[in-house]
Amino acid sequence: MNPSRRVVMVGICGDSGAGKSTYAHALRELLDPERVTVITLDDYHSLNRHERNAIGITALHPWKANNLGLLTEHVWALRRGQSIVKPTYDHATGEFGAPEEIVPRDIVILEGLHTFYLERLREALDLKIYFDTDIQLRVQWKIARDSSQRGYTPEEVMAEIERRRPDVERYIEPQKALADIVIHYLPDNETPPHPDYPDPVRVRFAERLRGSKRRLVKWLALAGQLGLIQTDHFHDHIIGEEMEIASVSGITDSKTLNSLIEMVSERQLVTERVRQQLEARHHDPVIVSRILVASMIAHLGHQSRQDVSAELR
Ligand SMILES: Nc1ncnc2c1ncn2[C@@H]1O[C@H](COP(=O)(O)OP(=O)(O)O)[C@@H](O)[C@H]1O
Ligand SMILES: O=C(COP(=O)(O)O)[C@H](O)[C@H](O)COP(=O)(O)O
Repeated sequence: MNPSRRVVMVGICGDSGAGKSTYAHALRELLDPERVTVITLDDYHSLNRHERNAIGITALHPWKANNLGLLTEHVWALRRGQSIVKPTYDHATGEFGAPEEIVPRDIVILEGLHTFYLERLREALDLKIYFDTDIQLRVQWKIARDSSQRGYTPEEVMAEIERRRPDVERYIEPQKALADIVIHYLPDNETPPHPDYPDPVRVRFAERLRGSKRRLVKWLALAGQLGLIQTDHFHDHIIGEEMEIASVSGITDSKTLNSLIEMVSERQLVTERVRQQLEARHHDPVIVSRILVASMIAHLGHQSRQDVSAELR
């Protein structure tokens, strides 16, 4: 491994249908697909769909249905810049596929149900994002996806959502308290639908106040005060801890988005893909959120390269 290189590890966590995988792949596109590896934790299930159903457990059970030990070993190997050979899980059939080799790139994004479940996993992550998507959207998105891509009927998906509810509360939602940033997608009933933007969504960011070097919400609040973006900003207690919150709604123009990018990152770190996106004049809150988070990750990568160079001097 090149000693001047340190892999940046980003964790995305949340319930099924929350939008984790879509977001992870969008970040990869924005940052540069050549530099980013996305790993889904679904590949670390220890039982296939038939086996889970036979013993009456859901995929949300951390130990009975998943191999978190192997996952942790692999995450640390990737962080050290080593290749791994990992299992694969095929949602179309509910069976395991052939193992695949993963060569770590500059950035690894892990997305799944148990991304923050173990301390040893969390310790490997440079940024932890939890998706707390509004239940209405989550159900709508999960039904559409699982009935078109995973071989379920809409009725089966509804029944599965009900069956999982206790496990979601027990195993998935507590991980929200361990995130650096919580992203909450909400239906936006105030923005009129547009042909390019048929289901307006508002994106609310909650950020932990404890010693964070990343001040995304502070900058959003400032941009809101300056009248640059449509946002509301407040403090709230989430799982007993004070968090700073800002939600982005409506349409943001490119000039404003450029200023926001410079607030969370640095001009020279803007990737070619982000530049291309900025050619569109108007951006919805989901795009704004992805571009800002991608810019933060680019900044983390830059910082970690500087830290490694300083250690080598
Ligand atoms: N921001 C979004 N706006 C509209 N639809 C979305 C959005 N994010 C995800 N989806 C839809 O929801 C479905 C579930 O999203 P996915 O990313 O697969 O969730 P998860 O990985 O959390 O289970 C996807 O098939 C996608 O079509
Ligand atoms: O909850 C999930 C996680 O996936 P995601 O977060 O991508 O929804 C799935 O139900 C399991 O992976 C099992 O898959 P299947 O039901 O296809 O056997």
